[in-house]
Amino acid sequence: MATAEVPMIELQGVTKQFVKPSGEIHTVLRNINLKVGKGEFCSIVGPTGCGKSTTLSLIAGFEAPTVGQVQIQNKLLDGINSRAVCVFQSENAFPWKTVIDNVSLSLRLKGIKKDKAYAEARHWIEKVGLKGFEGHYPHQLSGGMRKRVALAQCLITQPEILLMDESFSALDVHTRSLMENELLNIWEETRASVIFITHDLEEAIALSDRVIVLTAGPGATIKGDYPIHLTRPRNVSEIRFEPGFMQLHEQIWNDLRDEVMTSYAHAIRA
Ligand SMILES: Nc1ncnc2c1ncn2[C@@H]1O[C@H](COP(=O)(O)OP(=O)(O)OP(=O)(O)O)[C@@H](O)[C@H]1O
Repeated sequence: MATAEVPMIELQGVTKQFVKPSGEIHTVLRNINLKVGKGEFCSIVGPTGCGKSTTLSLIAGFEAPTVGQVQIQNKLLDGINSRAVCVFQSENAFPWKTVIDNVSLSLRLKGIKKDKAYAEARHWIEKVGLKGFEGHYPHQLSGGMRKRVALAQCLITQPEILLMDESFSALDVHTRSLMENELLNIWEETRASVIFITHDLEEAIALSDRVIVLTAGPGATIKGDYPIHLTRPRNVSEIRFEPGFMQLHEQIWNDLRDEVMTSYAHAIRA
């Protein structure tokens, strides 16, 4: 992000500790300093268990830092972040409600009249490629379609911050690349700030403006912060064949591989 700009999200000296059932203190993140700009697409990668989801929970306000603070546009985050929504790996549609009722639910809960909420829901259902499925129930949809419902449920709230935790990892490879392209199209229009957690470095590079590499825990820190200057708009299936893509992949993987090996060594010692 440009230095003069007010960051949408800022982690200032954030350390996060949990108390284990044994009473021992487990430091997950140590002294994380991170700024994410308005409309920036930022991915976080790192070895399993290093603290990626914890970082997302801190930005969502589900957890508070043990040391340091999270700021949203220069304001201290204290409690749930009302400017953010989370898209998790699991789906959050109610099985007894149709697609349109699930997607319009958050507006209905805010007291918006059914006609207006339905009109808005139809707009987002079409945007995520589900036009014609408004009256279907979740069990009548494929996994990829349910993921689209989850995305529409989040987007209808027009969040300024979209927090995505391995959101596409359960999808087959074709559906996944369709969803990635649709996410990029929607992001180009809405310009939300996105924090995208993934285990897949190729996915991180294909989607993002920046890729952050976390070290192996405990006490994970930021090891690398890589700007991704690939052209936009992007097609995720094609961008992977650009020479710049391969160079970035090699560079970031060099950093990430060492951390994955460290994490693996910890795991087999434990
Ligand atoms: N509420 C909690 N209480 C205690 N420990 C926790 C809690 N949440 C997370 N942890 C621990 O913090 C560490 C980091 O977990 P986290 O889920 O953030 O990692 P991750 O990088 O997202 O993992 P993965 O890649 O496997 O999804 C783990 O050791 C986990 O057990």
